[in-house]
Amino acid sequence: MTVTLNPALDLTVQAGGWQRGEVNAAQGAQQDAGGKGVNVAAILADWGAPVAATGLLGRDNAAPFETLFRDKGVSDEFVRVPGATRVGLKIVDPTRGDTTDLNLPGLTVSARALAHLQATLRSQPAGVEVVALCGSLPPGVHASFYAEEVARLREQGRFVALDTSGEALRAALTADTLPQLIKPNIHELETALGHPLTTDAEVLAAARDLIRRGAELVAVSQGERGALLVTAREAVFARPPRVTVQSTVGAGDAMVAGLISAHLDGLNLESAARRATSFSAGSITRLGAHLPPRADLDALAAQVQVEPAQPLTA
Ligand SMILES: Nc1ncnc2c1ncn2[C@@H]1O[C@H](COP(=O)(O)OP(=O)(O)OP(=O)(O)O)[C@@H](O)[C@H]1O
Ligand SMILES: O=P(O)(O)OC[C@@]1(O)O[C@H](CO)[C@@H](O)[C@@H]1O
Repeated sequence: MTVTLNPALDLTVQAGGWQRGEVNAAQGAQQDAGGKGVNVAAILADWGAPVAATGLLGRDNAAPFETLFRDKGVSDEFVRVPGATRVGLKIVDPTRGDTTDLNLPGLTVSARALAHLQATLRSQPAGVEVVALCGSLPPGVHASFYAEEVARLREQGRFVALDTSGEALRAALTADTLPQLIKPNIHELETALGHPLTTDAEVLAAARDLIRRGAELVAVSQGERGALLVTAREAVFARPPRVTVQSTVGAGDAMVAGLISAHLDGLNLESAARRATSFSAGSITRLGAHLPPRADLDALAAQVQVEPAQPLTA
């Protein structure tokens, strides 16, 4: 089950060579139901994993989300709230090969809606093995929300994955009970720890510290460069193959989905790194959260370079 308190309708605008502060021509636009946990659920569903998605969804523009869930076979357990889910503006410049995100804060959450969501989370059947807590917290939700839910979910015996940022990440990383899987990008990790991570050795040390404190797998993604994956016994760096990028939005979500499916399949770290990186690289070749066909993913996975990150000293 994935949890998204702050979903977004992503409006991707293709604007080659666009300039800040100027009048720019755009070549095309596409709207996709998104938000981190929505994307993770969509990718897992494409892979064939049974998945439910919950969170808070604005009643006024729920239709594109409902269509996505229906099309992919994701079980829709979102709590409907008054108002419209935020729009996320993603400006893609194919000439520079970059993506610019403008993310709005989202709907202010009432105590009632939050209580409804927490009741949904608490009443999941035992068969829900993995719970992925994904994305920013909307206004009205305390930064300690994830930290508290992680402890409750782990007490229930769930495997908990966390992909968030800012104060919510800082609170979750300083709590007594850490999620089993943590996937920050390097900037999110630096901000949460409150200091820069300038060398690979520093990133590895930071990840190992989280492992020592109770995480089982820490994946620090670093965009085009790849990702460092660390467990108690191993650390590898996974470099993606070169692909034709449509939009990098959701690359991290695809990685989370890949790591979850690898966990469910009991893959070793190298195979998990290959699968997760193939999901990320494959998903950025299309707009929205979609996986390419299995044969393309297998080809991508075979091209991922996985190297030991450092000698296995603690
Ligand atoms: N340009 C790229 N080419 C190939 N692979 C990429 C590229 N950008 C990202 N990736 C892959 O996706 C993974 C996750 O990317 P990134 O670190 O940007 O995640 P993120 O910041 O969490 O993304 P988002 O928040 O948009 O989901 C990387 O580790 C890498 O394997
Ligand atoms: O505000 P958050 O939750 O940090 O990020 C939201 C968001 O950028 O994340 C997804 C990509 O990862 C997009 O679908 C969505 O717009």
